[in-house]
Amino acid sequence: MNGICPKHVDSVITFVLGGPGSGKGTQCARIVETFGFKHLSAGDLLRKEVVSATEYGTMILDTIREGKIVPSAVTVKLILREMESSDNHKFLIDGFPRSEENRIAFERITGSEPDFVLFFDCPEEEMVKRVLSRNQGRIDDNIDTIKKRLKVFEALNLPVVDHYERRGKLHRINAVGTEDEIFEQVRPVFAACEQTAA
Ligand SMILES: Nc1ncnc2c1ncn2[C@@H]1O[C@H](COP(=O)(O)OP(=O)(O)O)[C@@H](O)[C@H]1O
Ligand SMILES: Nc1ccn([C@@H]2O[C@H](COP(=O)(O)OP(=O)(O)O)[C@@H](O)[C@H]2O)c(=O)n1
Ligand SMILES: [Mg+2]
Repeated sequence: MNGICPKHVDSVITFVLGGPGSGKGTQCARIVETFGFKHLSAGDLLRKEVVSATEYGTMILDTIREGKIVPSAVTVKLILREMESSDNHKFLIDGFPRSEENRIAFERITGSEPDFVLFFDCPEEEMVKRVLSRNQGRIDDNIDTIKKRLKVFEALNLPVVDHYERRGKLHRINAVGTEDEIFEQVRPVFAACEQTAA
C-alpha cells in the first residue's frame, strides 16, 4: 500500500472501483461513518435521473437495463454538480470511472485526478451470488443483465484499474470475506491519509 495522500489538504478525491456486487456501496458506507467522506454513487445519481424523469431519464434507464455505460458527459455532470454543492471536500466516487472514456472525461472536465483509487477484487461467482440476493428491486439485478455487466466490467472497467495501478495510485482490496474483514484492509488506506492531511 503506497498510501498516496491528498496533494491539496482541503480536498480528497477517491475513486471506488470493482465489479457489480463486489461490495463498493457497503464499504463506502463504512468509510463514510469512520472517516467522514461524502459518498457519491454514480449509479445512484443515474437512477435518481430516471426516477425524476429528466431529459436523460429514458436513455439512462435503457442503458442500465442493458448493463452498458451511460455517456460520460452525463455522468460527469451529475458528479460535478454534487461535488460543487457539497461543503464536504472529501469525496468517495463510487462506481466511477467505469471506462477509459469516463476517466478521460472526468480529467478533462474537472482538471482533477484522484488522490488514490480503491479496487474491490472479487471472483465473478461471488459477485453474481451477491447481486442476485441484493433485493433492492433494481432492474439490472437479474441473471441476464448481470452477465452483460460482467462483460462490460472485463472489457471497459479493468483497463481503468490497470491505468491507476501503473500510476501507483491503486489499492487492490481482496473483496472476499466478511464486511469487517474487508474493511480492515480499507481502514489503513484512509488512516494514512488522515495522518498526512492533519
Ligand atoms: N463481504 C460481503 N459478503 C457478503 N455479502 C456482501 C458483502 N459485502 C456486501 N455484500 C452484499 O452484497 C450485495 C452487493 O453489495 P454492494 O455494496 O451493493 O456492492 P456494489 O456496490 O459493488 O454492487 C449487497 O446485498 C450487500 O449487502
Ligand atoms: N460510471 C457509471 C456508473 C454506473 N453506470 C450505470 O449504472 C449501472 C449501475 O451502477 P452501480 O454502480 O449502481 O452498480 P453496482 O456496481 O453497485 O451493482 C451500471 O451497470 C451502468 O449501467 C454507468 O453507466 N456509468
Ligand atoms: Mg453499488
